[in-house]
Amino acid sequence: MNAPLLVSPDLLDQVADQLAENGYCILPQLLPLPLNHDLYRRVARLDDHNALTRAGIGRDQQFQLNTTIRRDETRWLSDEHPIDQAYLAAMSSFRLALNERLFLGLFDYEAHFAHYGPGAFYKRHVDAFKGQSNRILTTVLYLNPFWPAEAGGQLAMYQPGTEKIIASVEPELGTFVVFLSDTFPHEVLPCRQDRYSIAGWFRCLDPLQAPSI
Ligand SMILES: O=C(O)CCC(=O)C(=O)O
Ligand SMILES: [Fe+2]
Repeated sequence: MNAPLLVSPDLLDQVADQLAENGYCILPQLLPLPLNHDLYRRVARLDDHNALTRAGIGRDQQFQLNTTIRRDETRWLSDEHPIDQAYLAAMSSFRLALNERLFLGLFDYEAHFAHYGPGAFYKRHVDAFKGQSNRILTTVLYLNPFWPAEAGGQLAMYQPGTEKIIASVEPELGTFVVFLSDTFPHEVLPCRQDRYSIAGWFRCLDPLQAPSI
């Protein structure tokens, strides 16, 4: 069964064009508003129930906690939960739409809820190293219904290899960012209030086969 198409073909064309041209795309709104609200309530409840855990760096044996680099708490989305399922289904059709338009060979998607408490940040980093990771595209969906400018917590994206900030994104409910995981250094500036989001990665099967666009 095909997942419901929550994103219009026009918007998908726009995302594909911007990815092909710039390697990133920032949209004020991607998904229907009720789904954004459901996801916000879901992550806020997980946080209330202390169901998020301190994020580290690296996977499996290489995993380490390093609170000087990142201070967020995360939890993988679950195939079993209807709200998580709705988001994963939307990302699945988004993945297929991008494959059709850009021949990216994106194979699957992994995503976690993230909570940055007051004072939390994630220092400048890239999400993947060329040829070493199967993470091709990073996505972030922001889930904060109320985000005043003085709350900080922007996502700063850098021009590769420079200190130049090419985008500063307020983490407001519904805003969606997608970019090439191995290309753009980025950072989460310290925030002054609870900041919720879903960070996700579209992956290919074999990092050596990673496409370049
Ligand atoms: O929340 C954000 O704005 C970005 C998070 C991030 O860079 C990551 O989880 O790798
Ligand atoms: Fe990142």
